[in-house]
Amino acid sequence: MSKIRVYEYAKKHNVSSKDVIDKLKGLNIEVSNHMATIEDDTLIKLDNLYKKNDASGQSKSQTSNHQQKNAGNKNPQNKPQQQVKTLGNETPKANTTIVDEDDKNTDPTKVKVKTVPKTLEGKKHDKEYQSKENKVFTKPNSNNNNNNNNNNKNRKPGHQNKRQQPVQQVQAQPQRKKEKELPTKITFTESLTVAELAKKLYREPSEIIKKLFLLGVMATINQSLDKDAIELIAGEYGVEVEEEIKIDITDLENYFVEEEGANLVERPAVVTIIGHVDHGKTTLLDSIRNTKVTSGEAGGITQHIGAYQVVEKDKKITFLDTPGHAAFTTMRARGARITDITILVVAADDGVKPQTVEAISHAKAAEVPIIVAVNKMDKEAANPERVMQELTEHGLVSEAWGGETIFVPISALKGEGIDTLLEMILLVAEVEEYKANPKRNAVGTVIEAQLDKGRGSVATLLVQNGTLKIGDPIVVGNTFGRVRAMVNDLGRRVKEAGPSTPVEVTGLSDVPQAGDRFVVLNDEKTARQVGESRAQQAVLAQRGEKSRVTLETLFEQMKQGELKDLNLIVKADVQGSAEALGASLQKIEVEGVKVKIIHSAVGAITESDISLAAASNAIVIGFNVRPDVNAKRAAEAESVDVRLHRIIYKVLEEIETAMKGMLDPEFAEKVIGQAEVRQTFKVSKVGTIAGSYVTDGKITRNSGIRLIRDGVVIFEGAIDDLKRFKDDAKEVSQGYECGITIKNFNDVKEGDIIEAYIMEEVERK
Ligand SMILES: Nc1nc2c(ncn2[C@@H]2O[C@H](COP(=O)(O)OP(=O)(O)OP(=O)(O)O)[C@@H](O)[C@H]2O)c(=O)[nH]1
Repeated sequence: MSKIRVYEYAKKHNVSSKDVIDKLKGLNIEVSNHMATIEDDTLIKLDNLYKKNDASGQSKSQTSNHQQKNAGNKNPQNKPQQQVKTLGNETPKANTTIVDEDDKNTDPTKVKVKTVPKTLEGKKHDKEYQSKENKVFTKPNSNNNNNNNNNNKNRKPGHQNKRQQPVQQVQAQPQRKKEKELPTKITFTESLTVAELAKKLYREPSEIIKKLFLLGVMATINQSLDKDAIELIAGEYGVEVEEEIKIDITDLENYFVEEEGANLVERPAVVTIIGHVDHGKTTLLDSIRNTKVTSGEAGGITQHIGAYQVVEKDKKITFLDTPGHAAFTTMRARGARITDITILVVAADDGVKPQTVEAISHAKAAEVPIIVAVNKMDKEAANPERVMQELTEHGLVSEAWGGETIFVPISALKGEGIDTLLEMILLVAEVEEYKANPKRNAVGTVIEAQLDKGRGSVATLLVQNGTLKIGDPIVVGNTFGRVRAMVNDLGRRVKEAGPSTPVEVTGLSDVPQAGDRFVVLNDEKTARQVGESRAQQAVLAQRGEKSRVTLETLFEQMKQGELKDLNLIVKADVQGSAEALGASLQKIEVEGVKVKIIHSAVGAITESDISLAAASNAIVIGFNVRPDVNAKRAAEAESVDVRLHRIIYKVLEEIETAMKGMLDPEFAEKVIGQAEVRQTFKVSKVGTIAGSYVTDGKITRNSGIRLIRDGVVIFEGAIDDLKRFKDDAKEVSQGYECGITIKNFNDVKEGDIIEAYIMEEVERK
């Protein structure tokens, strides 16, 4: 009667389904896929094949198992049918029948056929169902053994203990026929609910719940399953699982992926100059630029765009023209890693100063290699030895002294030592092998940006990977646009900018901030979408930072001197009440705070009232009017406090009380119901489930509970899980049964009383 399927067989023998299919082919038996069933005579042939292959003898025991199964199925006493009968309140339907066989039940007498009613209504049925479930769970091993002993003398002893093994399914042909074939593969992102997984597997959710239950996991239809659980269940069906990682397209970080491969080519090093005030950072930057840029690129008019490139020995080096480690650190704080090498300038006549030390710490934190430029060597007081000595204390030991830090003596003013410094930069670059892929869409960082009267938003971008082209749809920080024009550091218009190149671009819809990331996207529509959504997120985040005034926080803010005016928006049903209310509110006198009505009008509370309130940190008072749907939603999103009243003096009282700081809500306990524990079930991972009967009132999911035994409160806490059969229940009323698990408490006993209560806010007198 029951046939084993290819994948089940494969699983039993710990081989792949493909292997089994191949073997079957070898026996001249064509099967379509892993779901195909294996005929009895074929099974014996297969068993023989695997017996030969399997020296461990495991296959042997499997063989005998199959044989038992077949024998059992011929047995007129066979249990499955009996059990269908005992559960037979309903006629078994194909889609409501679960046929289970755990590993023990390679013995046919252990095969369970159970009908799970679609709607679990009716108390009588309930009990039966619950107790059956319980039986499955606590089915003792010994029982199992007895049956085994009857049928199976050569069964391996270790076999019975394979309880942890996934439960196998035996297919009861008549019931299974209607089921859709299993998919070969399912995909998911993050997680799936039981219902979603069931749908993907073309199976009933109850079947999935059942499987989880047998694996020791209590789940409801809407419960989310994590990757492990999904894989476990899919594995049960022999279905492959693939997790799809969802990428948030608005997170620009996701575009900054490091790549490997043939497209990577060498790119110029990006260098930042740091050091103490007046040690010569600007002079050095100018010196490098003047000696290298103008000489190399005749005719170019240097443009200060925040960064520039020089050529040394046919290789480019990019310098960030923003001296001072503050800029460097700001960028880093904004998550931008743009510097490859840092030049620490130390004046030879002045030595290590506080800002030198600070600069070292920043460079080290950024894990950027440091080259020390010992400047002002032309000065008489220059003492490079001292600089070297002092830097040793900060972990920068010169190569001359056996360390690893490159020291270059220079005079930025006289342009001496600049070539050596540049050579050293190239040397470090060579060792570090900075690479990028010029063939991809450009990504990078904003070096600086401003609003230009004639050109609009102007931003200097450092391309860090890819090539930026005119016309590229681009998202920059929280703004977006299309690259209209690009100008390089020599003031020349360019059409393209490759890796490590700084360019000034126009065409953005707004001015980004230094340190913002930019990414080029494939089309303008997406760029707009990402840009706008980022702008919106930024606005929300910014608003979130400023906490809103609510009546509860009012006093706190007043105490901290944060609030001088209490801004109110008054909406009322008629002009008269709006005016009267406004006038009365303004008369409230509380020290240190003044009521200010910023808007007063007739009509329902609208979305624009809420945005006004949000922008001016106001509380909205509705007098005989209510917020419309959009306003409600907006108020929630913006956390705007909306107070609705029908009596003027109540409004005044509330505002005054709040202003006086007495608006702590008062709560009182209210008992809402009682349940009697009639049966307890211990479930691993879940704890003890108290099978209870609600004797009075109701038990709600979020109520507090007291466990009373012989009139004594044993435990006080909260409900962890409230279930009506297998489903989560919000509340269960008098006269109904339910399963209750208590948070952090498992010592529930039959006869215990569970008292449920809620905390109710009470009106102040
Ligand atoms: N003699 C001599 N003076 C130099 C040298 N380098 C810079 N100076 C002078 O030192 C002073 C400060 O130089 P800057 O380049 O402005 O120093 P900085 O580190 O950029 O200073 P801040 O921008 O204030 O942080 C200026 O008067 C320079 O002319 C040098 O190599 N030799």
